[in-house]
Amino acid sequence: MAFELLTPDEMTEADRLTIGAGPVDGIGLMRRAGGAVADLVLSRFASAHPVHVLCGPGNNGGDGYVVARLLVESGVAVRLFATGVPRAGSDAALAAAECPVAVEPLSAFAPEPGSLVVDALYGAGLSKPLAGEVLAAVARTVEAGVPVVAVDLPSGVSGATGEVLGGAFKAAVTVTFARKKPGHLLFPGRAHCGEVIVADIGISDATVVATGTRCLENDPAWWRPLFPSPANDAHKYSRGHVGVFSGGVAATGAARLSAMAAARAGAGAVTVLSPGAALAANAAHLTSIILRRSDSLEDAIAFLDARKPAVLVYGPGLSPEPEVGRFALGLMSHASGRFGALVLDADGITSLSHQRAAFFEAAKRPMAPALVLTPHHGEFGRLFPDIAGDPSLSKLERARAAAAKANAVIVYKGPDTVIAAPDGRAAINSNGTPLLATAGSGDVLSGIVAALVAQAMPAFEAACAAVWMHAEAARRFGPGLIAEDLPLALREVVARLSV
Ligand SMILES: NC(=O)C1=CN([C@@H]2O[C@H](COP(=O)(O)OP(=O)(O)OC[C@H]3O[C@@H](n4cnc5c(N)ncnc54)[C@H](O)[C@@H]3O)[C@@H](O)[C@H]2O)[C@@H](O)CC1
Ligand SMILES: Nc1ncnc2c1ncn2[C@@H]1O[C@H](COP(=O)(O)OP(=O)(O)O)[C@@H](O)[C@H]1O
Ligand SMILES: [K+]
Repeated sequence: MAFELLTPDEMTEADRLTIGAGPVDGIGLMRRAGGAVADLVLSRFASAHPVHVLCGPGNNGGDGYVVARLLVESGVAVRLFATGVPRAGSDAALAAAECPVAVEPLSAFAPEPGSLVVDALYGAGLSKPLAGEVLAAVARTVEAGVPVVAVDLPSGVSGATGEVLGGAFKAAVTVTFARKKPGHLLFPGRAHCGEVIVADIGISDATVVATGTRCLENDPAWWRPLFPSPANDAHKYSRGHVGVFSGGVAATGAARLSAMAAARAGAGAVTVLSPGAALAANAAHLTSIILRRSDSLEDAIAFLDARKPAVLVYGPGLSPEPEVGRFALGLMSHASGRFGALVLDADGITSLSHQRAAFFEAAKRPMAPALVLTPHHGEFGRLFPDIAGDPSLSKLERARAAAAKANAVIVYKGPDTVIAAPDGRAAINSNGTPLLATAGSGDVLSGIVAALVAQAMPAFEAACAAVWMHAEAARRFGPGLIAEDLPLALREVVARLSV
């Protein structure tokens, strides 16, 4: 499986293990890395003239010296600009010694029309914000509008967090090695990477696993074997029954979006649980979705006992008031054992910020339902203010910390949605589209998650699948998308996953 993501520390470990196992040594890895970048330049930017290779003092710069040498050997006009000098005896020093191109100071670098910049200043070793002549080189490159090929990462982008430190190149293509890094997928770094190409430099799959990484790029390839398909003898309830709580009379649409998405994502039966005052509003809009009155926890428990839904969705269209959170706590304690999983979204999350300690305690009880929380940035900050307020944490680390704290699968939404499980597994989604930035699309996502869990897909994989399907549906529908379009657009996505 090639979907693991390696932090810079894990990549260093992979490097160490590979060199330790032999036969390839450090300079061997560097030659392969530089070779992959040179190949890319020759195949994609054959007419670039000249190529300006910018080299830093570490191994990223070492890769750059290899690129410069190989391009010259291929007859390309190359100029090389360096900041700092490779440490004596290092692989980078060896690569520099093998490079026949004269070294000019970075301060002399000025992009020319028709040229290409190869950015080999800093990669995994970025340790502080770009400044001085490096930042000036970034500015000159942007101003000239010349294309950039980044080696490993655009200099200035943190491979671990996706943060931009001081400033960063905007690459047309980034060539990285062995596996992508979180910083290629997390914003704002992702916006600086352009197309990301992963080059094989001889680090084996087993070595990647041995680094202990537990983070994957979200992709059907690894969760599809768990994607549900109905048994031939299925009946509607055995295919998975989802209950969705509706808001009051003026806020019923969100629950219906969630319910319709759950049905399209394969739940055999979906019930909307509506306050009496909103029954008529819901009834006017529901056909195949079952409608049931529910004004209290007792009503909800009576539904659970009578209809035995597998999963409940609680939050879309409710209100942020404390009593909404208390109801969720009631479901988790008084109704525990009566249903399998609870998907908390929107106000179901915000309302619990009034009783955080009780929620975290309830979530850890042995009989608690499996939990999936789908916060956007604002909701995340309300329920997990300490985690959200810790500037040292990346979005990936925040999602993981929240998952551990709430004993829940966390779907931390956004253009770079992170899915994290309480056991430390995590995934970063990469097929997102801004078409999803439309009111109600989050409600749809909660329904897809619920449907997949109701069909017995494990919660982490179900959340990953739902996030991917949601974006895929939006992409297939295209511009003009509103949330109402998403459930039907799921049909094709489900069909393709089901073959
Ligand atoms: N780990 C691996 O398996 C491989 C790594 N390779 C390359 O090695 C790179 C990592 O090399 P290093 O660990 O030497 O790290 P880098 O070359 O990214 O940077 C390290 C050097 O830059 C300095 N530095 C960092 N940020 C700075 C800033 N903002 N301003 C000024 N100086 C700064 C550091 O003090 C250090 O001297 C990777 O990105 C990749 O390009 C490749 O050669 C292939 C194999
Ligand atoms: N720019 C974007 N790129 C990709 N996905 C996005 C973007 N903006 C929003 N989304 C996705 O759209 C959905 C919006 O959910 P949410 O904020 O809860 O909206 P609502 O409350 O209106 O339903 C989430 O799944 C989020 O990940
Ligand atoms: K770089």
